Amino acid sequence: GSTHNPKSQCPSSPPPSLKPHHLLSSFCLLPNPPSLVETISSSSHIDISPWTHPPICELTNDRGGQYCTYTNSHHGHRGWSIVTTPTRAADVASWFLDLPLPVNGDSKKKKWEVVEIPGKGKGVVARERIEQWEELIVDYATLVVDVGFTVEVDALRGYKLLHKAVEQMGDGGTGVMELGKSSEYAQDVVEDVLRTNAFSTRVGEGDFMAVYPTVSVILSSLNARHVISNKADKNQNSAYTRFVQESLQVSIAASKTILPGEEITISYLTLGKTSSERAHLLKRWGFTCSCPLCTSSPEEIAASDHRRKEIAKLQDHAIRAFQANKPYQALRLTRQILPLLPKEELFPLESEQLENMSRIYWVLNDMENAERYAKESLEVLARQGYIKSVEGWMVRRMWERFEEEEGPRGVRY
Ligand SMILES: C[S@@+](CC[C@H](N)C(=O)[O-])C[C@H]1O[C@@H](n2cnc3c(N)ncnc32)[C@H](O)[C@@H]1O
Repeated sequence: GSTHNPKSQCPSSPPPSLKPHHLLSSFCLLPNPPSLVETISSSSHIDISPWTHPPICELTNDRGGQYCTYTNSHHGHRGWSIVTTPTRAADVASWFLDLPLPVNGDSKKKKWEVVEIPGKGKGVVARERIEQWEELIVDYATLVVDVGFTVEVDALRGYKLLHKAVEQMGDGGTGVMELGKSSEYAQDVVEDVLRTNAFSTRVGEGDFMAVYPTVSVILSSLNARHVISNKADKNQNSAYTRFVQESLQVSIAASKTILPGEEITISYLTLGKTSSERAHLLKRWGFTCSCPLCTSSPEEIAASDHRRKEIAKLQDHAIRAFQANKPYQALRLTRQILPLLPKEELFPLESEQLENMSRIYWVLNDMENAERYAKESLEVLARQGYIKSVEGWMVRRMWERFEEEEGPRGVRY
């Protein structure tokens, strides 16, 4: 199965290896997450901490379960609310209690500002030079909604919970309500904000949509790639997102040097999509893409699409080969993926592929190569800022994870 407890993936979190992955990756803030203590699910005596408001609930359409709005109006810059099941809320609450509360305002001087950008609404622009891999924004989720809720609870009752979630925040909901709205599918204003601004992420065992108010102002350039030309730099998103699942925190880091006055952009879409997939997914935001990749020549677009399809195909085949106990074939396929990634600027996928190499060698009990690739993968993560430095225990943790997922090493072949 592909359900994964992110906590078991520490310390190198990007997507679970050799399994179909989601790009929105995470890393572990706490090497040893606190154990889960159910606080809310026992309905006889409801302890509402760490929430500042009693939960408000609605039954699911089949009447078999419920979803509730939980709010802590002090946490982060304007408080946050989560709409989920009582069990999942209890899970979140248990580790949430142990997290240091983010303080209002930033100690570091901001190197960016929010400005109005003609034709694009608000956007974020650099005020000072920002170095490659530098972290420039740290933001906390303010509205978190269980994906299950959107299908299991009737729309009208659902909107009630969403509106409560927003109104109960520290600022009365103004921060969330001021965010961009652009979805032609939304029936309700909070739904529109969600559709326009939310990231999908995993929290514990569940899939969620999460709104990060500062990150929400950043524009998209659809992870364009370098067109092989002198304009190369203009075609790259200047920044990327790093999720910290345990604290519902996200940080934005520079993927290249950003000069004063330059727009800061991130990809709104899972990386690696082809042009037609991007056009389809982009409908959610209701703007026409004018980024350099979208407006480059048909030949250039076709060449990029071809490479992206090739990457996806190789990944798929590598997974199948590995699962079919054909490790050498899986190695060969994975090796072919690596050089294609920089051409499409899919650098966040690099560490995953290196970890896959390590995993295959580990299963083959070739520990020299397993260790070499494990370290390379961690070095990439460190360079990209997902971890601070490469340490011995991280490699050992990787072996533990491989053993958990693949069984004891060296017995299969
Ligand atoms: C997450 S919000 C970004 C902030 C938004 N501009 C605002 O004023 O709140 C997404 C919306 O920004 C606009 N947007 C983002 N990237 C854009 C781009 N590359 N070109 C035009 N509009 C863009 C679209 O209206 C989109 O629905």
